Amino acid sequence: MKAVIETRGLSRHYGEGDTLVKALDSVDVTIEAGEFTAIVGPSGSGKSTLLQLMGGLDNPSEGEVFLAQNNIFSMASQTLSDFRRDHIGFIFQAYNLIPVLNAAENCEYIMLLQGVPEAERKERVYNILKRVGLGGKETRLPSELSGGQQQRVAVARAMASNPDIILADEPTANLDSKTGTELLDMMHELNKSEGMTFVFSTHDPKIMERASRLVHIEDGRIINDERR
Ligand SMILES: Nc1ncnc2c1ncn2[C@@H]1O[C@H](COP(=O)(O)OP(=O)(O)OP(=O)(O)O)[C@@H](O)[C@H]1O
Repeated sequence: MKAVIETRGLSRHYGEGDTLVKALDSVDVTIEAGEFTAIVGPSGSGKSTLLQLMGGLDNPSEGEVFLAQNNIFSMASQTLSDFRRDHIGFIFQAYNLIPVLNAAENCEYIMLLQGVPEAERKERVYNILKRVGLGGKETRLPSELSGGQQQRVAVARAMASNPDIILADEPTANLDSKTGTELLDMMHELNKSEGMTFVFSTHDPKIMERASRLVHIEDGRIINDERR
C-alpha cells in the first residue's frame, strides 16, 4: 500500500509550565491510499489538531509530516501553500465556501490557481458537480443552497484539484441526520469507485460505521488503531 500521509513524533503543545497543554503528543500514524479513516475520541482529545497538522494548516511543536513522501514543514511557506493546494482537499464543518461565487465558480477557483486551461476547468466542474448530485445547480450562490447542498459543493471543491487525499473536519456536524447520511454515502461511494482517500475527524457514529479504519485518540495520543 502507498503511504499518502505519514506523521513522525508529531506533537503540538500550547502554553508552558503549569498551563502546558499537550494537544498532540508524539503521534506516529500513516494514512495509506484508498483508506476511509475516522479519527475519533472525546472532545478536546486532539482530533482537529491532528487533521490541521496533517494538512499543513498549523505548525507542530515537534515532529514531521510527510505528504506524498515530502517533508511539508521543511518547505518555505509559499511552496507549502502551493503543495497543499495541489495535494490536499479540505472539507470543514462550516462549509467555508466563498459567498460571492456560485457553486461552479467555488469549484473552479482552485483549478484557476493551478493554471488548468479554461475548457478543461469548465468540463471538470460540470462533471464533478454532477457527480455530487448538483447537476443543474451550477449557477446557484451558496446562500441559495441548503446546508447539505453547500457541503456537497465543498466536497466537489475538495475534489476539483484532483488531490491525493481529502481531510474532512466534522463534515456532518452541521447537517441533520438524513442529509448527513446522504453526504456520507456520497463520499463513501467516491472512496469505493475512485479510490479517493479520506480522513475524517468526527463524533458521528455514521462515519465510524462506514470507516475502513478507526484511529482512537485520547489526551493527544493514539490509544487504538483498528483496520476492518
Ligand atoms: N489555540 C489553542 N490554544 C490553546 N489550547 C488549544 C488551542 N487549540 C486547541 N487547544 C487545546 O488542544 C486540545 C485539543 O484540541 P482539538 O481541537 O484538537 O480537540 P478535538 O478532539 O478536535 O475536540 P472536539 O471534538 O471538541 O472538536 C484541547 O485541550 C484544546 O483545548
